[in-house]
Amino acid sequence: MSIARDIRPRQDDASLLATSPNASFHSPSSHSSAFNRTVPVNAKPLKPFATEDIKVLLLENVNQTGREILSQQGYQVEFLKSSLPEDQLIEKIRDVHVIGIRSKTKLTARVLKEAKNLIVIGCFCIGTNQVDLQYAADQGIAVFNSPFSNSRSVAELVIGEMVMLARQLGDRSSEMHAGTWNKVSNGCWEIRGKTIGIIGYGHIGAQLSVLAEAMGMSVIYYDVLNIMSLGTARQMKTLDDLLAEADFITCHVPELAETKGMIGQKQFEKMKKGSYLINASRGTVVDIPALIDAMRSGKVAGAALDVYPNEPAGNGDYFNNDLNAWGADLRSLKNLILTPHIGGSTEEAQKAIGVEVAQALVRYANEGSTLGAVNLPEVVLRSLTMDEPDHARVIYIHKNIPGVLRKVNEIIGDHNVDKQMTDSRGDVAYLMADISNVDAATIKDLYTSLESLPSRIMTRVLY
Ligand SMILES: NC(=O)C1=CN([C@@H]2O[C@H](COP(=O)(O)OP(=O)(O)OC[C@H]3O[C@@H](n4cnc5c(N)ncnc54)[C@H](O)[C@@H]3O)[C@@H](O)[C@H]2O)C=CC1
Ligand SMILES: O=C(O)CCC(=O)C(=O)O
Repeated sequence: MSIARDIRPRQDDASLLATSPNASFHSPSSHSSAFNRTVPVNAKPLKPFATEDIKVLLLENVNQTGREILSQQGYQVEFLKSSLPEDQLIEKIRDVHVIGIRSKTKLTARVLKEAKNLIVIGCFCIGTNQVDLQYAADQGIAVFNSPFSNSRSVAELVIGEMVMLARQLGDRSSEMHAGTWNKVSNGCWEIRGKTIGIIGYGHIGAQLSVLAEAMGMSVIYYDVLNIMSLGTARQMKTLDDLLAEADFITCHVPELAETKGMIGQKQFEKMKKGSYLINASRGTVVDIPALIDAMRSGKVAGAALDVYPNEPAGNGDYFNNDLNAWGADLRSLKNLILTPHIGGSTEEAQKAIGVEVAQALVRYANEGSTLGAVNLPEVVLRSLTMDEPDHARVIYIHKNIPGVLRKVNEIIGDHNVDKQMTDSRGDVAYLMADISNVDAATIKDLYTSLESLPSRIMTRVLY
């Protein structure tokens, strides 16, 4: 009995609808109870047939946990420590079925247009602003991330930074490194009894709220959504209300058109004199020249930045004016902590992200499950079992236009459709159907017929 499967057959290679490899299957264990409920003990391992044909490109030093999960599937995994410039990225992405990135690699429409074999993108981080999600969806390319594996790491960093800024620890440490003993208490504070203003009360903001309260701080927050307050935290009606009341202001919003330059000259004017600003969200959220002015004028007593409008692709002495025009001005400021986008860079977070995203990639490549996808509707079917050897799973990603299901059901309706699920998100719909009693010729027919429909975005048949 053959238990293996397919990948989306490459445009140029119909022979991929071939036989099974012998690679062993490593059943993904998901964090999601919804997914766990769908995996029976005798689940039939659906997987792309010829797993050794699946090419994976991992950039930006994705954690070893993730690399291992993908390699154990038998996939061909290429691993690079840094990101790639666009022209090199385009060369590499042409060939791969799966790509794993972190926050630096820009998967724009221009890059994705060249990715003819790509079925799925894994963002081994929280943010997905570096990917053109809509373009990817329009091409039938699923995108997964890790929505909260590094939230605690970021929240802890911010707590540490508030203490560092309030005590001017960065400056004292630099002075000591230069041989200067400078024992001062002027302008140094406890954080107990101070007010933290959290902008964006999502996974990180809420986690930070709990930690800050435990440190004896009052917590206020501003969010576009009406969100339940944790502990004694209070939601502010407007951003200005928050700015006027907070001693420490910290940003935890995603990169969006609405959050670009969200903290600029006008907002600095609204802040209390001697307040502190922390940004560990995205570099576009804070207008850095305006921050430089606010620090020079003494309005802002200290700041910590982890993210920047332009960040280099890899490690090295790149943080200069060529990268960001104000680099030298920024570096000259006192009581300013600069870190190289390390908010989520802890062993705990990176290991957890590696596992979570790699498992999502395997589940998608092998079983078609979109659970947790950020740009496609979530569709999951319970796994096929070993008692269902002659079944195939049809995945049809299509334009969300009237009449498609009728056409699809005309094709698959002659067969025994055991189960079927479909959902849409915007202009794109995702259909999965398990069909019993099919042979190789039928599978090929199904594939060819679905591919010929004008609504088609991508067809895959797993068996
Ligand atoms: N420095 C680092 O290494 C890391 C940075 N990040 C960044 O932090 C961001 C936030 O992460 P999470 O808390 O996990 O995201 P989240 O999605 O859980 O929360 C974001 C919150 O911001 C709110 N929001 C969106 N637009 C807003 C606006 N205009 N004004 C006020 N609130 C708004 C949302 O309603 C949501 O509650 C990520 O998008 C990512 O860019 C995340 C992890 C690590
Ligand atoms: O660790 C990284 O590379 C990126 C962290 C981050 O900014 C995120 O998770 O959104």
